[in-house]
Amino acid sequence: MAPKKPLCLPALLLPLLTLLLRLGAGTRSFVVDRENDRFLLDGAPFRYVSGSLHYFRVPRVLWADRLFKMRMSGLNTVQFYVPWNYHEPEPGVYNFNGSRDLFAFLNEASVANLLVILRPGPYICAEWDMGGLPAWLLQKPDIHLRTSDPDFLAAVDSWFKVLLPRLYPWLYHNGGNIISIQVENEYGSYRACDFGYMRHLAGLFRALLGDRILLFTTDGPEGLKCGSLQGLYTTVDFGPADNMTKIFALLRKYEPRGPLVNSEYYTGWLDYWGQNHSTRSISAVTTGLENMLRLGASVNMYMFHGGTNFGYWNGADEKGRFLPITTSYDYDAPISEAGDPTPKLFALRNVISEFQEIPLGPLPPPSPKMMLGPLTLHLDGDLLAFLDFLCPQGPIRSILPLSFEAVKQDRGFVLYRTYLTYTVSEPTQFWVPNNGVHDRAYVMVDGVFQGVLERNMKHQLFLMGTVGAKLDILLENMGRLSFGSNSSDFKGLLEPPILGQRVLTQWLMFPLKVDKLVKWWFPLQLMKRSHPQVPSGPTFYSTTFPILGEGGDTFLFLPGWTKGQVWINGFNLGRYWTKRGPQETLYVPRPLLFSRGALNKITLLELENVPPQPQIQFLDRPILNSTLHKTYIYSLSPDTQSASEPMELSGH
Ligand SMILES: CCCCNC(=S)N1C[C@H](O)[C@@H](O)[C@@H](O)[C@H]1CO
Repeated sequence: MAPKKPLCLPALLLPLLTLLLRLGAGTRSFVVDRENDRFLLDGAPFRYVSGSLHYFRVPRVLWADRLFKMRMSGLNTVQFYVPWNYHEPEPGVYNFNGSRDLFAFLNEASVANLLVILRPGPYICAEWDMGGLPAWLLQKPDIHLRTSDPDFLAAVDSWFKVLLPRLYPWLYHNGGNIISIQVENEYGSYRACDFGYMRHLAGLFRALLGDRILLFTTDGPEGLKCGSLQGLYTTVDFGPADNMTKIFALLRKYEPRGPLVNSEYYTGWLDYWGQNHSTRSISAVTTGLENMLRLGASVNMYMFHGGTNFGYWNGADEKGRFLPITTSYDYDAPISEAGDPTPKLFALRNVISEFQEIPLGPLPPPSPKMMLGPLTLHLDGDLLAFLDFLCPQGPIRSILPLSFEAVKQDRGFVLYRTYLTYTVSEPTQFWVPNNGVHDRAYVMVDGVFQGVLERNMKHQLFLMGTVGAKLDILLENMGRLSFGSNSSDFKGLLEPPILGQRVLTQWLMFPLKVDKLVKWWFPLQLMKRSHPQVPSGPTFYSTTFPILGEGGDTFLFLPGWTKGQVWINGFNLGRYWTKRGPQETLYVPRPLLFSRGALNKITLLELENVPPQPQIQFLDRPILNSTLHKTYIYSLSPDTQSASEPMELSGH
């Protein structure tokens, strides 16, 4: 069914291509039958039972496995987003290679005999960094995201003129497997409510995809007013605890005829660092699905397989305070983060089997799991010792500190450095006005770790230092707001820090290329300049280890470590935050590891405190729901916006 790899076709060839594809594709069609409130596929009644799987959260080598399991669960369709920032890392630079090869994923879906519901945004939410929008948009600080702002629309048009023509051959009526395409994402939940923007997008999609593809919108019930648009099929999203009858009745005000559609039926939910692990009960999820299928609705289950926020790709929400999403996107989904069928999957499969034929045959068993360790890591050196490797082009100078966007660093870390021009001989208040640490700051004086400042959570430290002392602040971007943000989520030191009564000026900014350094196989410990006896603050640790047998999927456990980043064989596994929880292990897919005795390398960048024994283990099961070690409660004191020290309440 899948067409050959599509060429890069200028839109002027569209009519010719359409003719050729129509001749080749015969009478393939996917349409809304408003007379009978249903979809028609090639003229026959059709209801999709779909599941969400995000290719950008699963290593490419595992795509076929996950899609096969979805098909064997009884699904006939897979739904996924296309994150703009995953494919256009810099303006005009495009990446559709490796785990970013969207077209290879489309082909894998076709091989698995799954139709596709595609959601290219431009905004996708999805607990993904900046909701999929590229951070480089913020290099125009006053840009108005998700509106008719000409600067925003120019970037959107440029991106979609690259992406959408490549998708054209993959449309169902052209011989591909894409049956429908979503415009924007829950736009009705965004404050702007800019119909001009939505009309612009609808016009662009029509111009580049033709007039046959079904275009639709998705909104929560409260968002239908601003999120729906004439000419786009209106769908809703809601979870098992919501009132389906009431919501579908509301939907009927926008779509009086045609099939009822829930585009995001939540099978679980997302996790935030520092909050309890989210779950949704099997009984609630299966009851809701059964009731919808009985109504004849088409349903997409969000998520059917969640996967992982590798690297720095997690997004964040703002609920009174900044809440970064965890590395695991297990989502308590029917297929676990490690790709294993769960009891929830079998229960849903039983429900689906009551309404439509499901493939015969068993689901594959859970993948083999591996335990290993404990392994002792050795100290490579503190991060400052590698500054010339981490920032080979040298620092950017400015009187006041510059944001990540201003120094063109999208994610990860920037080091801010200044030198004291006066002596503070007593512990002196050090803070950043207007909650200006975005998002975490690791503070060193002359290389000695002083402590952490955290957005919304920890606003002050007390420092001492002599004139000329080096003040280093490592700023960590914990992921950009992906939902509901009423302003752009700039990162870095957004205000000049204050020490005592003085504003600190004359800053050096070092954008750090940590991933490049870690990928360098040359042993870091041979490169470091300083040999700190007791490492303090951001520090690299590593070791190598063989896997003697075949190995298997495994879960990296970091007992006693605090917070940091992990790489295995140069692959950025994501963030760990053992001290904050609820996630205490990181999923390690078997394909990342070398077996049969070949050496694997693991590198940690620990940002705070190393355990007395710098050891790690690989477990055969995940820990995603550790009761929170501490509930951090900071009260903002009214005078200086500074917070008191944390009251650490034992979570046990
Ligand atoms: C806590 C608010 C989170 C907002 N996101 C919501 S409601 N969701 C709808 C959104 O469309 C989807 O991308 C996901 O982000 C999903 C939650 O997993």
